[in-house]
Amino acid sequence: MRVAVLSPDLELTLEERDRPTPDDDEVLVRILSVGICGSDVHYYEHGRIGDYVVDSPLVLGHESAGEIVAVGEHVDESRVGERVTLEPGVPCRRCEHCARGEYNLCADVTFMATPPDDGAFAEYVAWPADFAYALPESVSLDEGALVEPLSVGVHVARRANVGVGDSVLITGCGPIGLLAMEVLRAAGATDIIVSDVVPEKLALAEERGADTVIDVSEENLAEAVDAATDGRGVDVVVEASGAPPAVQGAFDAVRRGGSVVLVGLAPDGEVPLDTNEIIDNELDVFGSFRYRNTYPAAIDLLADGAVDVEGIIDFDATLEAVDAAFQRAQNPETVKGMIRLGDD
Ligand SMILES: NC(=O)C1=CN([C@@H]2O[C@H](COP(=O)(O)OP(=O)(O)OC[C@H]3O[C@@H](n4cnc5c(N)ncnc54)[C@H](O)[C@@H]3O)[C@@H](O)[C@H]2O)C=CC1
Ligand SMILES: CC(=O)[C@H](N)C(=O)O
Repeated sequence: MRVAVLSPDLELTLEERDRPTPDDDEVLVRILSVGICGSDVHYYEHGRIGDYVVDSPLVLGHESAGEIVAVGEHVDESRVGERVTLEPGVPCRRCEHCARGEYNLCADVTFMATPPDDGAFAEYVAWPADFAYALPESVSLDEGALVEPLSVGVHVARRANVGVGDSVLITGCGPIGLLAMEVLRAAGATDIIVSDVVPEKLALAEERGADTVIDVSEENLAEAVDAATDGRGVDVVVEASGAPPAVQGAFDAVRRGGSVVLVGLAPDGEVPLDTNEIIDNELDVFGSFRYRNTYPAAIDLLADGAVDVEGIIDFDATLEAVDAAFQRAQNPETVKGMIRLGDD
């Protein structure tokens, strides 16, 4: 089979590898659609994210969907032919966090496209059967692949318990911010404010239903949120950029007693904060790390038409054109590129 491999000297090329054989509890999936995530692009450009270093060849890609073509001994044969999306992080299933159901916090997780674990820019992937979720006919394979970033939004909504009538600010209109917006609206948020520094992304957010857009390269975030909320601030801020000014600004934009959810990863992980402000205003601050138990809900949201994920796709490309696709994905105006390895 063909796979797209990133070498330690950051060349992204196609290679022939043996098709994997599924273990007893695994399914073999013919991969048909894979999203290019910001983390893939980061590895492609820099060869590392924090302590995760591409020091041996790595197959990128963790937003994937396809069709089951074979199953292991312990998996129901009737699953062959099923269209599935793959949850990319498989935990150890034994530690305290796994036992509590907080498996996204498992320290022993195997996460696709995170060194040393290979990802899904490959024609076939063998994956645990219970981390391969059936897609209804009405959900396309591109949508299936984007269940992954959509799940980040589902986890955010659950962390902050966003509910009917809440006002929210989302800082950052990349895939994570835009898909979180979908989920927050489905959860009942009614006043949605977004911020970014790229006008094209703000225009897309507005097209997708944001009530107020703030270009923070031109406007002051706190002042603009004050103007949009009559000085009250929003109930919930979802920080989805990782930009230090946005992280700091989140605490000025939230109402007293409101919540701030931190999703964006700051470049060096350190942002000075006024902790007295958090205490005085009795703010709830949540970290939100990937997701747990979100795939069924995210698939249902898609099947119900409650969220749109395809509208964030800017382009698609074949596996042969993967390097050009990664170059295009580096454009600040690009939101989401997809690699398609076959037809739905
Ligand atoms: N906590 C988690 O589980 C996860 C965290 N992430 C992180 O979430 C963040 C967002 O991910 P993506 O949407 O894929 O990234 P992205 O890079 O596509 O989007 C970030 C957006 O923030 C905008 N931005 C830059 N400076 C800003 C500012 N001062 N105010 C508002 N917006 C600003 C950028 O123009 C861009 O549109 C990244 O930091 C990523 O590493 C991504 C996936 C999972
Ligand atoms: C940070 C990412 O983009 C990725 N989805 C991950 O959870 O590692």
